[in-house]
Amino acid sequence: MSVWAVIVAAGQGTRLARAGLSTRKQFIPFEGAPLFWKSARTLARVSRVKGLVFVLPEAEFEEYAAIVRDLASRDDIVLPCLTVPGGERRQDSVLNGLRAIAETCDTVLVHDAARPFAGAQLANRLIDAVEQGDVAAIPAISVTDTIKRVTPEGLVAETLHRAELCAVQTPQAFALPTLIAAHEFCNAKGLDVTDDASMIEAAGGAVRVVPGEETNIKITNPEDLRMLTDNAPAPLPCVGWGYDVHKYGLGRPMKIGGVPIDGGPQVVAHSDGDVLLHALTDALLGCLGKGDIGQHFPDTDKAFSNIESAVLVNEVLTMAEEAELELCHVDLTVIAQIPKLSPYRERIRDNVARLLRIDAQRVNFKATTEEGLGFTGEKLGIKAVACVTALRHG
Ligand SMILES: Nc1ccn([C@@H]2O[C@H](COP(=O)(O)OP(=O)(O)OP(=O)(O)O)[C@@H](O)[C@H]2O)c(=O)n1
Ligand SMILES: C[C@](O)(CO)[C@H](O)COP(=O)(O)O
Repeated sequence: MSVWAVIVAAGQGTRLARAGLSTRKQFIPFEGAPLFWKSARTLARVSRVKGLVFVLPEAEFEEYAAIVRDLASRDDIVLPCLTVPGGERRQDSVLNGLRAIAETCDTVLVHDAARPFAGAQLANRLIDAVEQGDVAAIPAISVTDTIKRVTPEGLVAETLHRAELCAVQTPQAFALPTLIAAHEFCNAKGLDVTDDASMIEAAGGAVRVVPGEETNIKITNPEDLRMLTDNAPAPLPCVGWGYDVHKYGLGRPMKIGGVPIDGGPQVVAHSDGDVLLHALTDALLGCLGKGDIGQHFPDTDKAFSNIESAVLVNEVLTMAEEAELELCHVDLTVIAQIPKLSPYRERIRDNVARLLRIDAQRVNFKATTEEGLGFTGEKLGIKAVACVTALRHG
């Protein structure tokens, strides 16, 4: 069995356009990409899906095809991704997608780009049904309203028997040759349908129904847009840890957290030697997953000779902003036998908070000795550790 998925994204979104939305709904930004891409990410995770076809608006086809190529490479999607132009009606768009893979596979999932929340498990249930011999399988959920057939004059013609009714969704899975034949049959008869299973029904085939997902709504009307914000992913909590050491010796006047320490020993350094801001910079880079201070600001580069460490912190903060990292809390410790840092505690905390542009309540500063042990105990140098907690929104 070889399965591909066709994602139809060539609609006009007229119902939302009427309500004032200027972007077609399938291209609204969502989780850092156009909305249709959410379905691509989900279907690419289904191991039995071997390729994706995107059906895109004909008028701007080249532009959207380039976007698909770009997103696929950015997300490292290794599946083949084909792009084809859509047609006038949904069924025309689907058929264009099916024809593009007619020679490539035997089973297809047809999915609306306007249903971004369909899950990978649902796709698997549908593929299972076709694997077990059904020519068509669709997801459905029970209807909770009473459904009536109404005449053009606005009178009830009939109340339908609710226990027999269900609302159907996509993806819908099919034996590909059967679906193409059903499309051709319906087109020859001039039938307009709203889903692909209807084609199989019209051509006399059986359609298996599997449980759908309540959350798998189709973004259709303005109220549905709220689902996009309600379903925004929770930010990712992360922790970064940093550590730095400087030797005492002829070099730079001591600064801790950007605060000059009067009468403190000088430190040997390429930069200004602010051990605390270096540990902090490494902790920020840790949250970002972007290596360490030496990679970004090498001590062999003249540009960083005697550079103020606050500048380095600021550069990493810019990277943090780009990655939508929200700082939560910073815990800092300096380990040194000399100098005594308690008189500077508040100034250091306040200056670090200022540099990080966060409230001073979210910064904690501590200083300790190592009881005369080791290189700090022997007053040969100083070390600092920093722990940053943050939320990644990007
Ligand atoms: N000619 C068309 C019409 C629809 N679709 C796609 O089919 C799915 C379901 O259609 P619908 O929700 O009706 O989207 P639109 O047709 O864009 O919406 P509207 O009816 O409000 O214009 C959507 O992903 C839509 O992009 C398509 O590819 N080609
Ligand atoms: C295919 C579908 O999503 C199943 O519910 C639906 O029929 C699409 O209908 P639309 O008129 O294109 O919105």
